[in-house]
Amino acid sequence: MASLSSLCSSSPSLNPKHSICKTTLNPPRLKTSLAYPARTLLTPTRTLLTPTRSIARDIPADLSKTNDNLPYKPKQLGLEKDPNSLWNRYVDWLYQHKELGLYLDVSRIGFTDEFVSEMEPRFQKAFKYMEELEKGSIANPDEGRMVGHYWLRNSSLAPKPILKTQIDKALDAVCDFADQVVSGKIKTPDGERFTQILSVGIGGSALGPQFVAEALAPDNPPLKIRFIDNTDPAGIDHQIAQLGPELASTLVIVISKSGGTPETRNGLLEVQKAFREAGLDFAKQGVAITQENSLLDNTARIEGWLARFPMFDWVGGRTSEMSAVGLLPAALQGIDIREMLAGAAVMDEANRTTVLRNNPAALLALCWYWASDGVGSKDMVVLPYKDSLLLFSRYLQQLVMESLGKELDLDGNRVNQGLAVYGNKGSTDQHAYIQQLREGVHNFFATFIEVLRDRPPGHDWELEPGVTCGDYLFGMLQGTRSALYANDRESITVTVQEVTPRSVGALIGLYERAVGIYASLVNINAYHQPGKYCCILLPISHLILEMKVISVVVLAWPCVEAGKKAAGEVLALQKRVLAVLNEASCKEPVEPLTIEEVADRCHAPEDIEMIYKIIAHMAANDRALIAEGSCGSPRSLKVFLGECNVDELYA
Ligand SMILES: O=P(O)(O)OC[C@H]1O[C@H](O)[C@H](O)[C@@H](O)[C@@H]1O
Repeated sequence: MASLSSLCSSSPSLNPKHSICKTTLNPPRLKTSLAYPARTLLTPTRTLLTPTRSIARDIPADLSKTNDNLPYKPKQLGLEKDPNSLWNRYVDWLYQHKELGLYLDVSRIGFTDEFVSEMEPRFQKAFKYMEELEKGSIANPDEGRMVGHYWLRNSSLAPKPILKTQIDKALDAVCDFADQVVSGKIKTPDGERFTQILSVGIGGSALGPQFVAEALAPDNPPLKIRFIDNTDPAGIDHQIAQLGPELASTLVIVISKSGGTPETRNGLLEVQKAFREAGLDFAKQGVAITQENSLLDNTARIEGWLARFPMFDWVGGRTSEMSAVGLLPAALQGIDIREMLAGAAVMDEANRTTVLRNNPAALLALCWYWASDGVGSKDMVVLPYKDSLLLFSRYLQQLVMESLGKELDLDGNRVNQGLAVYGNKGSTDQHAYIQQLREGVHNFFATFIEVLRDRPPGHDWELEPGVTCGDYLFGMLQGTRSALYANDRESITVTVQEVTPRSVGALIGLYERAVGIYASLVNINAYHQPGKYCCILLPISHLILEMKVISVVVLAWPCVEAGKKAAGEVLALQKRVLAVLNEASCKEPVEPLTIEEVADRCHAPEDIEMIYKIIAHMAANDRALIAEGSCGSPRSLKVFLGECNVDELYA
């Protein structure tokens, strides 16, 4: 097993011998004589020769109001089908990053030269915007903060020396801690090695680590990772049960930028309970990654957890993979995190050019704009043809949709922007929804992620004469790309040589920048989260009791989106329902109440449906609540509590 110092080394791992040209220009792959793949592969070739067909691309009327200045896009457009012209387009537009071994093919997106010219001023504005962002502009005005995820992989870019010091210090601390855990210098309270990681976090505090673990963790990592990323009790129980006796050698990493996200707090409380029940001291196995002085940070400090790592306020959750959030779990799994950082840094550098054609992130943004009319009229289907990249689409879902899904543009116009992202992996998805992509409603464009290296060198074999398993995967990708295009479905192809820390870092860097540029093209802010702070008063007492924190910042509870606010309101209503039921159940004799009566006594007749649902949920979960009648006929129900809580009555 490699030591952590070597894991954190920065030597490039790409093999220059793995040339894309060899593979892509190798026509014999398609000349298979096998009936099954031959059918799949030959169909598109036939279809490619069909005459060009025009398809309507009407921009919805109501959107034209907010997009008066959209560059001209022909309403009637047929995608180029002539093989020679297509080949020329492919060669003309192919982007290659030699050092990263990364290619971007935008030839199957139908933008015209006129369109590109008209977009040019917008791109120059976007490049300027990104430059200012990297220099430390207040890119998130709602929170009055800078947006500095680019500095994480090149700390010398940080606009102030103190920031550079903080970044370098945090990275050293991550490497050092991971090194000590992996080498066994830091041990469990029983003096054993840590064998497992339980990561507790949600959203940006989970998706990056999940993606990277799936993509890069070795088959036998020094520590295996599992995730609690929800407040689903059964899901939490499952993770804890799977750990079994290994809970004693589990490092629990609690990740939350704000340090107050309810799902994460609940996960923590559940894990702490499991530790208590197993007679284990949680603090000696707990690690917090959060902003300084957050609720979580204070809890970890007061309780003396094993370690704490900073999250910087200028790093957003959805762009935090290259901070301690992503780096610590990765390093503990034996992933070379400095290589990840190097890959992202090299990609960032490539994305700084102001020449559109040479800027891969800008090319992606151009394609997104063209394909979705700059208004999100088409969804982005992400299809990595590599199992280990399965979670890339999920990761991108948050990065893209949280960044671009905005109601207002920068001038305050209501634009309801966004770009929907979904996808799993090829060729698996060909056996699920690709039927619709090819023939059904035309509401998407695709992004293929291709990995040239099928297996580590020396491990391949031919399962049929001249054909490997990886040739099939390759054929499925190319066949699907051609088949979609033949039906006027546009696609982008991103190609990497191998799935390595460097290429994964580069992919993350590529999409982070594409999102920033696209946001500028459509005049929205990718980095804020309007309505992030709203108040949830409900869990105060619970919080104080459970987290042993004396004063809490509950008035600034980050509710992040309306769903969380609504959840708080539901829980508050549940408390009122319980109080009303308790009062009725303490009477002699007990007074069963109809749902209407409960709603009236809660002074919330308008919430009667929610009250019914609260009661049905509690009844299904052994909550000392007795319901007579049938839940299927809500009006027939009469409810009371199995026991009277006198203390509660006079509280
Ligand atoms: O890291 P946390 O503060 O716990 O936030 C976790 C997640 O919460 C919300 O859902 C935000 O929309 C995400 O951007 C964030 O990543």
